[in-house]
Amino acid sequence: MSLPGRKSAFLHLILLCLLLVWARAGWAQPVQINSKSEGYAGLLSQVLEEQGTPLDLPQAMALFRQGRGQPGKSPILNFGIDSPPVWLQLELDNPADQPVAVMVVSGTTWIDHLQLSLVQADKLLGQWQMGDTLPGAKQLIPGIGFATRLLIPPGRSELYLRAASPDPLVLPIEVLDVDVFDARQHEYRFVYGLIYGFLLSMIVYNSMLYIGLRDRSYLHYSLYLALFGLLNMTYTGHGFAWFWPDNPSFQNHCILLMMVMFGCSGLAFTSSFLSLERYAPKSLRLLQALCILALASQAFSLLFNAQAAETLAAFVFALVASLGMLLLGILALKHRHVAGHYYLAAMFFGMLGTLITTLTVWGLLPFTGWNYGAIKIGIILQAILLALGLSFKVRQQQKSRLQAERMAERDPLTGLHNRRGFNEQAAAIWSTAVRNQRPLSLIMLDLDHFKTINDLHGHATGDKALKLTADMLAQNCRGGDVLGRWGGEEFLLLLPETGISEAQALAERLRMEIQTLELAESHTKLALSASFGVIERSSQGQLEQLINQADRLLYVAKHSGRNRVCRED
Ligand SMILES: Nc1nc2c(ncn2[C@@H]2O[C@H](COP(=O)(O)OP(=O)(O)OP(=O)(O)O)[C@@H](O)[C@H]2O)c(=O)[nH]1
Repeated sequence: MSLPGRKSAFLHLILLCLLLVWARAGWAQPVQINSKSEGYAGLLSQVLEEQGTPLDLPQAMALFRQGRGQPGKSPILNFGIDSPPVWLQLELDNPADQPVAVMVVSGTTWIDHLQLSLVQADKLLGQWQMGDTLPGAKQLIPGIGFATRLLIPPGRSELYLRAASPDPLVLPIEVLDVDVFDARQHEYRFVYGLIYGFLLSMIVYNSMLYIGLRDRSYLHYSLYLALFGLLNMTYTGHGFAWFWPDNPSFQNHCILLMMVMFGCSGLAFTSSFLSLERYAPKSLRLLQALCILALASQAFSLLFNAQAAETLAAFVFALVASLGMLLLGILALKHRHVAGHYYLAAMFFGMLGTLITTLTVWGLLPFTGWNYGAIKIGIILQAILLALGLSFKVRQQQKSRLQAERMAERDPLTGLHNRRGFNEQAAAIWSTAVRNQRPLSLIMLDLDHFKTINDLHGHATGDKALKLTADMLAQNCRGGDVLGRWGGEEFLLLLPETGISEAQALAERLRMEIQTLELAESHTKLALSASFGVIERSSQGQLEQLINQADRLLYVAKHSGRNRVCRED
């Protein structure tokens, strides 16, 4: 063969290959009807968009015959928000000599109008009307979509589907074996049972916590989960199929309304969890304005029957609300909010899930099971993290309350009990001693001429001397003794199981120790001394009286020359 001849043969070969590729793309394969029938059939479909005037079945069939249909571009076809009505054509091939029963899933639960027609040899074998504008929720399988049971005749036949909706037009068309469909329905029931059960238990748990703790975060969180449950029920079709099948106009709008309410409740929870009222009042006002705007736009679109605008507003708000929650989480972390890291991680998962599902339904991401279900996974992870975050917040609050209570009972300079703390501790010891008729003594001591210490060495040195004295007293106490700072330079020691002689001996020892105290860093000799009043509990009387008597004895010690112990004889 000459070179030009070879060249032309080669060109013919390439042309033939291109023709084959084109033919394969242009003529979709028929769906094989057998016991293994499953899988999304978008790629096997021919697609035709209505341009202006609506088409009836014969007109659409004629256009498909003229090759005006385009091959489907993805397994699940998604035409986005406010798409013109769409026709799909699907060829079926039943190799058996008997009709075979199949389930045809044609559209998601929110599609307004669906018309499915089965045709063989140009003869209409049956036609079914579905959609969420028709009462009765006919052929609606919650969680799956609109599904029709068909008897496919032997040989070649065609399915024609017309779908129209201003909502996201998602057509996960499938021709399924009846058993495969039943198994999937069981699986979906089980999964949704788990999801609703989980949500319900979290709602009840958080409501209980709100009743018990009166922290508004728990109430807002319960509301947020309840609205997520409701949103889920509306768009999966559970609500329409179970609760309001005869109210299609409500079904038609409630998904969008729930999306907005869910976003608002998320923002309300964010504001109470992060205490925006206190820390970021401007952000709070911005969120409130955003929620009012979103609700008003829903009401406005509803009033003027502008469903496409209603849909767009709801989707934009869902995105803005989830991004806003994430941003506030980052801000909270920056400002070291107690449970900010839990909140941020939770919001990240919730937002990511919401974002993926919103973009999927909108038509901007491929419609796969994982993408479509991302919101559920995100919200479940979010719920777990927020439950942890809320309990962490409560733990932190309890900790700071306990610390505040402890501070209220302690003297900040010496760390000893103050009057309140001393009285509280002493009351229990006192009543035990009274009940068991046990000895109990009290020592009251007061540093001598403390004013002179302050005047000579300064107030700061005076403080150090008080701390030094307190530490020395604490070191000389037994485990059950109660030690407190009663006033400026006055201390009290309550000694259970101690008679007057032992108490006096201890007071003497303490008196000697005080005289040896010196400031470690400067080795300043402070020339400290103290006077003591010591008394034992009598069979009558109260703790308060005992303290007054010790005070009186201390007064006697002061007036007898100071630096001495005076006891009741
Ligand atoms: N540095 C310091 N001084 C204190 C503190 N609390 C009380 N004081 C001082 O303790 C002194 C007590 O003075 P006075 O009540 O006149 O008694 P005193 O000088 O110790 O004399 P006598 O008790 O009569 O021996 C005052 O100068 C108070 O300012 C304190 O927390 N730190």
